[in-house]
Amino acid sequence: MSPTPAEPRPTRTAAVIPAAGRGVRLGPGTPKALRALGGTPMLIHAVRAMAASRAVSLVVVVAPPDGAPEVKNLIADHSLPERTDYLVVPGGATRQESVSLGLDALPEDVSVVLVHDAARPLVPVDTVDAVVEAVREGAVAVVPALPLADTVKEVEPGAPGEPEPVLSTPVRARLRAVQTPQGFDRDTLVRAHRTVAVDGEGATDDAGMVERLGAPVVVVPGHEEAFKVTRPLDLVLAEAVLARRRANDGF
Ligand SMILES: Nc1ccn([C@@H]2O[C@H](COP(=O)(O)OP(=O)(O)OP(=O)(O)O)[C@@H](O)[C@H]2O)c(=O)n1
Ligand SMILES: C[C@](O)(CO)[C@H](O)COP(=O)(O)O
Repeated sequence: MSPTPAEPRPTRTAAVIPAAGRGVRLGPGTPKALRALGGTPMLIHAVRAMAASRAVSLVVVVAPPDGAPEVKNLIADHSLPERTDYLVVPGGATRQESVSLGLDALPEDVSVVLVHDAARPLVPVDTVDAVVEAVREGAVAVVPALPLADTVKEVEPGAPGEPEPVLSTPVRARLRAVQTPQGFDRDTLVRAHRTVAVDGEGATDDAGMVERLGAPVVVVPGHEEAFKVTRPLDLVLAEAVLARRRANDGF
């Protein structure tokens, strides 16, 4: 008797959007994800960027700890693709904690997870799709990234404003600036979040936690417009990119 064929693995893809940060480097005001970009909260741009991918059927937004009701209202008040489900959960004190809380909210049938910063509101859909495709083709962790324009020095950090001794100059051709969405096999990412102890500055991205598990991480091409809105000048650039897109789209 021939063996019963294995059930195909469910391949539902979800995006977790950590949006619980304060945005200290952007300056005082509303939590960064809720600040306006082209008149619309940055978070809504990020949600739309994920939902623009036909591969993504669920978006989990990790809201500022006391901001979940406000974020739910924002999602209800903005037009978003109806084929996608939206969930909102409260976040934590660190990005890592917020991502873990988002992962806890995923339904069982999700096997591929994207983690995307709300602070990268303008990532193009082609970049999102390229990440999903690489995971679906078998990579357990995929990061979009770009080569660097600047030379990078490793230094011995000193007091602010004081000269810092240079320790080394890494070969620039081997360096990449990493963006989001980062894509993962769900089980691998959950294992990384449950088991990897992170001290000091911690893992500054999710792929770094998967690397600490010893699992392979691969890079696919990122996009200049997937930059992170971190400091005030980034917001000026984001407004300009959005205005150009709107002019090109004729509205
Ligand atoms: N406790 C936290 C801290 C950060 N983030 C999210 O992680 C993403 C990347 O973080 P970053 O750009 O550093 O945002 P902030 O932490 O808000 O910025 P800052 O460090 O300037 O306060 C952002 O979408 C941010 O909302 C989060 O969900 N929970
Ligand atoms: C995840 C990330 O966007 C990849 O570049 C980045 O590491 C987030 O760092 P931040 O310290 O939260 O800005």
